[in-house]
Amino acid sequence: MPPPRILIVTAVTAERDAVLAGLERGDGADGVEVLAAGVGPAAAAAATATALTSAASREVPFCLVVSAGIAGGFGQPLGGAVVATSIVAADLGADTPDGFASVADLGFGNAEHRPPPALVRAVAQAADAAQGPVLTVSTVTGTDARARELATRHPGAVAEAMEGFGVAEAAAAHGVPALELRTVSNAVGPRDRAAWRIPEALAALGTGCAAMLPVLRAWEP
Ligand SMILES: O=C(O)c1cccc(C(=O)CC[C@H]2O[C@@H](n3cnc4c(=O)[nH]cnc43)[C@H](O)[C@@H]2O)c1
Repeated sequence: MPPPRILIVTAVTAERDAVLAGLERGDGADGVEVLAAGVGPAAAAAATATALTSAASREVPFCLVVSAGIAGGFGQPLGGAVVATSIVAADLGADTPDGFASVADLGFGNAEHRPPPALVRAVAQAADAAQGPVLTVSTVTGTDARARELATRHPGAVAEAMEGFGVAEAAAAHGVPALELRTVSNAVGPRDRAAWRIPEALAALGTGCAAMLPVLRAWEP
């Protein structure tokens, strides 16, 4: 039987190359496609949906989709890994005098996707990753006030990034489970681009994906 096919979606080519390099150092990338979809949830959703549709039409469907890349961490060490217990659309909704109302609060649909909990636990153990909600935002947080607002609204959040919810929406539309694995390049908070540790986070991303892959290959939904 051919190995289950897995789609890994990154935002930029540096992340894709880091994932591929990590997989090559590990068990190899057999049955895995790694895509650089662009930055933000819209680009991520469009590219993921296109890849899923194309694979299904060629009768080589994907059984699992992973949003992978670097991220801002909430209280996480730089270079550390996180796995999403929920993939949350953190700024999709409406501002109101009583605070933010999510699309779910507004009755317009889903504001989060929950990956299979047992798979999340197994991946977190294999990749030595923290677990918790990972927020998808369209604007990188740049102030303490915004960081506190997000952390208060999403207790236990471990990271914010810009693509997970788009990837998960596309996967859900195809009935395919989605995961999010991130490595921390910076702290969520006051903007300090000089403090971002992108090379370290990219190296950790490759290592994390290599550690995750055997778990995904062994997973039976
Ligand atoms: O420095 C900037 O002004 C800036 C504006 C938009 C995007 C960026 C990125 O470099 C983000 C690229 C990529 O990395 C993920 N990421 C990393 N850290 C964070 C964060 O603290 N908050 C949100 N996203 C983050 C994200 O998924 C992007 O794909 C820089």
